[in-house]
Amino acid sequence: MDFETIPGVGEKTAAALAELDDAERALTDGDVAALARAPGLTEGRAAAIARGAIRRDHDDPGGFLATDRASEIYRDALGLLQARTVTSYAEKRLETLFPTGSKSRIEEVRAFAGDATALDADPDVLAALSGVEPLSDPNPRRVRERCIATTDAERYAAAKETFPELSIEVVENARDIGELARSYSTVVVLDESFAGIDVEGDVRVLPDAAERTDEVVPERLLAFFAENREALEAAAAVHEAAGIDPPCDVAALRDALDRLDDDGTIVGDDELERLSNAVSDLDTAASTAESVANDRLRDVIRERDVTIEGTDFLSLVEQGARVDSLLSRELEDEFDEALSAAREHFVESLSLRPSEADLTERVFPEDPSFPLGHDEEAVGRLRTELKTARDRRAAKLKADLASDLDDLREPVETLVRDALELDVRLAVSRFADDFDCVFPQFTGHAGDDGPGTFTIEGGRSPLLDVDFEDVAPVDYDVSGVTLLSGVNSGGKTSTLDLVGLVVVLAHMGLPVPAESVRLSRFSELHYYAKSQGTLDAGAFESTLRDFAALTDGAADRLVLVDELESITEPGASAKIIAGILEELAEQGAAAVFVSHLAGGIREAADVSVAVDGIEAVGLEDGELVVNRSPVKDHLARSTPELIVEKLAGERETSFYGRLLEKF
Ligand SMILES: Nc1ncnc2c1ncn2[C@@H]1O[C@H](COP(=O)(O)OP(=O)(O)OP(=O)(O)O)[C@@H](O)[C@H]1O
Repeated sequence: MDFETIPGVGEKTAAALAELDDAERALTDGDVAALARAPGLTEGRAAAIARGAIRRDHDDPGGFLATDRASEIYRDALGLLQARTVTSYAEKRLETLFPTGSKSRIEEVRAFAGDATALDADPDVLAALSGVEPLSDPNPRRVRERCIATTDAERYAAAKETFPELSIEVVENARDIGELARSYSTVVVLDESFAGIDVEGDVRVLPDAAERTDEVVPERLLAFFAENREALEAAAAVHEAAGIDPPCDVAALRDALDRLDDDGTIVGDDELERLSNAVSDLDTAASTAESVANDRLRDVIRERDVTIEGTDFLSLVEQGARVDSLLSRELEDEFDEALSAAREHFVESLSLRPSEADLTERVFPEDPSFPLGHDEEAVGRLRTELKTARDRRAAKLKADLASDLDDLREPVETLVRDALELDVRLAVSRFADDFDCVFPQFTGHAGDDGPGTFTIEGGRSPLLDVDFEDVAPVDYDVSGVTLLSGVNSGGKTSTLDLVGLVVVLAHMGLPVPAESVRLSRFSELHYYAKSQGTLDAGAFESTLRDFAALTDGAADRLVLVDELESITEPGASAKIIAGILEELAEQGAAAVFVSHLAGGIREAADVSVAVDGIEAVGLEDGELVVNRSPVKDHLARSTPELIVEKLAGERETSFYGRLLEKF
């Protein structure tokens, strides 16, 4: 695949992606975790690349979120979904869902979300998910007991890359290899020419070592499983709790993991444990055995009366302190017993096998002496023998386990990926459940058969500053260009937010928080939030330029504008808004402009503009009681008008009646 055809991917990123084994699959699946394994890619960047690839595959030019406020609404929607994930993988993966005008992409996500909403979020599954994370490749760990040997400089360089865990040695002849075999437990020779080499030690000629990495460094595979143990166990638990068939034999996986320590070494093998303990306890065992014998001898000697003949005494005196001969003659049996006790203790404490025990005889020599001592050289020889046996045993066990795990290597990728993907789907399902969502119905491409439309029934925005249960359902439908009037705090901005949220979610392919929604497929959402106050001349000019750009766009856009009048004085605002609405109406775009000046704008416009209104149905304890659903073709009375009407009704003075007539 030519990665540079993905928007935003340059030569360097393409090269990083090419290093992945499964970049194509990862791009198709939006597998952010797999993409982030490429050198130098963060998860955020991986999500951006996945979005780029999706855009390319669906001919989506991008730019659906045409304004800051539109992007904010998307971020808020995404936040609601992300808040329902357990894993940080799912959080990032959700970022590959974005609003688009591409029909095929919307349908693709809808199919995915349709499956997702059929799922139930079981608490046991969510608990198990907390331990799942993307699998990671451990850093290479040095393996000291094995080396690679070659005569060839090129092979040397290639082996250095392929086997960072091992020492790579340059050799010239069989003698060099023989020398290496004395220092390493195993020597792997890369040159065919050494086939059949006869040197002492474990020397293997493997010209295709690069294709047999699991055999040459089983530690790599073992380290992978050891390092990912928690994620693997959790992913298996997720499958069990969710009742999903796992892609591998979970019992075999657990059994293999039980044989593995966290540092990638083998555990649970009695023989390996015996040999390892024997190597490390060797010196202590020799000293203790010595003490056992000497304590015995000391006791015996202390309690014994020894009669020395004159000649013996004379030779003792003449020859200095040589008492060995005396010892052997007078205490021969006792010495033999002490020696046997020392050897027995030594063999038993180290659990030595008969073949190994033979060497013990040399550790404690037969010649009588007091105190009895051990032969360091013999201990050294025994140590070498035990170490070799230990390393052989470990190597065999590692190779056996690696060969068992090799079959699981690919399936466990699927095991973990499926668990993580389940988290993504459960987040969508929980979102849909929590906000009583339905899938919207698209009526066609905006602008194809008249201006774009939307019809929302029972829409409830989860972005409001009140608890979701207290959100009043809103019905609203718009076709073409419309002004939305209404009392202060009636819910005009909230209605625009609801429309924005529904449109964004629908174009992401996701369910929307409403009883039913029908809408056109738009290609861009332009949502302008209310300005924070009157703009100075420069800011006003640049805002006007923004809106001027809107007037020569295509018909398939939805434009939402909140109280544009606040940017300048009311008289001028009404004229400007009327001018923009005329242009948008002429293009056939769909638009909702919230304004307190709806009446004035309608009068200033040369085309007929629909005006809807959020109406107060009365005043209760000084508070307006509002019908949150805009009334169609109805200019809502403003808050001041309602207050004046209330005062006029109380008839304290005729001033309010006269004032009311001015509205
Ligand atoms: N559908 C709804 N259900 C419950 N409460 C709502 C709903 N819509 C709006 N509100 C409440 O009314 C408050 C005011 O809403 P909003 O800011 O949308 O009104 P507005 O008409 O835009 O006001 P203004 O004219 O001052 O700009 C919200 O902060 C929210 O608390």
